[in-house]
Formats: sequence, C-alpha cells, structure tokens
Amino acid sequence: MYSTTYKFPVHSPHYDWQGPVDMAMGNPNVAAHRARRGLVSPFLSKASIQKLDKNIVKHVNNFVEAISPTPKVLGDNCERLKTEVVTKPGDGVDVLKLLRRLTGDVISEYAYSESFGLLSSDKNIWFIQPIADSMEIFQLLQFTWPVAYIMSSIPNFLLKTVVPRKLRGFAELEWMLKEQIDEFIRNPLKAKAKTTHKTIFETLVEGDENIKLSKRALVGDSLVLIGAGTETTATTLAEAMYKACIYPELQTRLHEELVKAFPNKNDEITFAKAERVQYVIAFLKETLRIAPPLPGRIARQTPAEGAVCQERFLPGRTVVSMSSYLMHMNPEIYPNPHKFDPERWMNSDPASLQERYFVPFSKGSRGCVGLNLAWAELITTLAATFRKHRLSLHPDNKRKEEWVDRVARVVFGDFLITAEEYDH
Ligand code: HEM
Repeated sequence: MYSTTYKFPVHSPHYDWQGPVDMAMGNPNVAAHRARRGLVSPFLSKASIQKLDKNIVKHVNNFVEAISPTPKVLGDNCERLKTEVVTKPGDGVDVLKLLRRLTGDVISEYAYSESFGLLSSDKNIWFIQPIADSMEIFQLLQFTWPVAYIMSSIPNFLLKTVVPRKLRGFAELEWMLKEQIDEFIRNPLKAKAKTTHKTIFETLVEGDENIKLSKRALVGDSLVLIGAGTETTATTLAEAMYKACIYPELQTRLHEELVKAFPNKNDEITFAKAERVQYVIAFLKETLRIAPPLPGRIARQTPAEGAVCQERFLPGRTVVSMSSYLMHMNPEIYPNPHKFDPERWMNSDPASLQERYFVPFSKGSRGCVGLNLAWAELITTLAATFRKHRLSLHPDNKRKEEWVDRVARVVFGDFLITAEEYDH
C-alpha cells in the first residue's frame, strides 16, 4: 500500500488539517504531490545533507554543551532556557525540551536561512511550544480539521486570549509562519543574504514554471516541514537517551564503541565518521523499532477503479492503513519484540525480513522526505552525547515507559537527567 508499486493517494480527510489542496506535501493528488515533492527532495538527498554536515555538528555541539553540568551556551534573553539546563549543583537537565531546541535550530537553518538560535536564547521560543502542544491533540485535529481552519482565521491576538493554549498550537504557529512568509516575500534579498545555501523555503516561494504555491499552501508546507522536522527527531532522541539511562550496561557499550572510533574526547564528531559506528546505528534502529514516533494510522485510499493488493481486490475509495508499531512488534520477524535489544541489528543482513519490515519512515513516494536529515541528526547527536557524557535519570524525573498513540507517539512527564562528563 505504501510502496511505489501502488499509486494510492493519501486519504484526504486525514490530511486536510495540513492545508489546502494546492500545497506540496499534503497534496492528495498523486501527480501533483510528486511534482511538488520534487522541488523539496533535492535539498534532502544524502549528498546535500553531507555538504551541510558542519551546520549539524555546530548545533549538536551546542546541545552537548547545554546538557553538561556547567553549560556555557547561555546567551541573552534566556529565562526559559535556564529552567531546562543546570543552573545550580543538583539540578536536572530537561532533555526533551533541549532536543526540541536542537532540532528546531537545525531545521530552521536548513529550511529557512537563519537558525533560530534556540539553544542559546529564548528569542524564537514561540516556534517550539505550539508544536509540542499540538502533538497532544493531533488525533483530534485529524477529525476536526474544519475547526482548525476556523481557528486559523481568528486573529492571533484574539486566538491567544480566547482559545486555551493546548488547543491553539497549530493555529498559532500558522499565524507566526504567515508573518515569516510575508517578511520573506516583502524582502527576499535580505532573507537570501543571510545564508550561503539556497533554502527549501526560497525554492517553495519561487516555485518553477509549472508550480506556484499560494500563500496558504506555503503556510501549510512550512507547518509540515517544521512539525515533521522537529518533533519526530527530538522524541526519537529522547527515547534513545531514556533507554540508555534505564539500561546502563547498553550505555556503557555505546560509549566504549564510540571511544574506539573517537579515541580523543575532543575529536570532532561528524556525521560521516559517526555513521561508521555500527552500534550507534543499531541503538537508533532498535529505538525506532520499539518506539516509532508515528506509530500508525497514516491512511491511504484505493483509486476509484479499485486495486488488487496481496492478491485481494479492494473496491474503489477503500480507506486502508498500516501501523509501523504493530509491524515492528511481530514476534515472527522480531523475536522477543518487547525486549530493547540493539544487538539484533548488528551485522543484520540488508535482505532480511527484519530490515524489510522496518518502516519507521514509511515507504514509497509518500515516505519521509526528511529521512537523510533525520538520520544525520540522530547519529551525530547520539554519538556526540555518549562520547562525552554518562547520562542517568535525575531523582525528579517524571518520564516513564508508558506512551499514548495520538497519531504521534506521546510520552508525558518531564524527562530530567544528570550528565557526568567523562575524564578522557
Ligand atoms: C526520526 C525522525 C523521523 C521519522 C520517524 C519520520 C517519519 C515520517 C513518516 C512515517 C512519514 C509519512 C507520514 C504519512 O504518510 O503521513 C513522514 C513524512 C514526512 N517527513 Fe518525516 N520523519 C522524521 C524526520 C523528519 C525530518 C527531520 C524532516 C525534515 C525535513 C521530515 C519531513 C517530512 C515531510 C515533509 C513529510 C511529508 C512527506 C510527503 O508527504 O511527501 N521528517 N515522516
């Protein structure tokens, strides 16, 4: 259903919250979606990501510094940031909040032009909270999207006054993005001067001879890029760090493998070098297997004429769906599926069933377009963090194993850790 062999469009009502039909990513029309996705995907190829490796490393180093017992990254205007890092001995570090800042810094520099600098100040913190809030009501949004449309037409100042914070996240973010887009359209030269590379956003605004996106569509696309580019990667990294805390022996192994690859504590940890450390990949794959950030319900529908799928005829417009979580929990493919066991991925045969059914990024023409960026962030962050620090749960930690499926995987409770720096 998700492979390129089938041309199943997305099931529109599940995607309409994203924006109107002329937008790029949520476009329900298969051909139009392909053309629009073609504008974005060259920016997210592995070669493009490798070229900007230094940008990722810079932000990852800021994160590693921020979780240290003596963080030096704090700039001006950072009252909230101070509540997330250690400011006095014995404090815990609020890891998920810092990871959201990290992925926000990466995607803003990558997609727009200027990094929001979230790991050094609170100036652009407006960008993060609405996304985190929206995740908790994501499943409601899919079925009540007309309400979301109405909310996004309420002026921002009124929205903030009359709608509770948890419900207004997406609409609030839309207003903020509209302002950014207006600014870009008013003064494109100023925006372009801030960067050395052409940005995704610039490409979407300019379009090409066949594609010109409306402002509403640009807002929808920005929303998808930002939402998809921050929360998924941040929650995956938080889960990997949580697993490292509750399985200290696996954390020791992770550190030892990293010491072999980076013998000097101050060696620069780049994506190109870190991706060669097999245990880092195994640890992340096992995290994504057991805790995929989008565990299910990414609905498609069969074309009007119906389709034959796995030798069965499905009538036209049948809504079909799969769950990566259920696939990843199949004991015939992943023995003892509830056990967190990175070892199962060591020397794993690329043709094996466990590789074939590993689908945290979905597959096919609508699979994750940001997959290469996600891997680069995941690998570099995990490697840099565990090369330098030993993490353990802080006594005030509230995060537990339990999670709920809100289309996105949501874990409640502040995730507080203590980081101890290795001597060498
Ligand atoms: C661990 C990290 C990530 C995971 C597990 C993940 C997973 C997914 C999945 C399962 C989909 C398909 C959703 C659907 O069919 O409705 C998707 C789509 C998408 N992802 Fe990711 N993602 C991750 C990170 C990223 C990043 C860093 C970006 C940044 C560019 C990104 C951008 C997108 C976009 C734009 C789409 C929509 C693609 C389309 O409709 O053609 N993702 N992602």
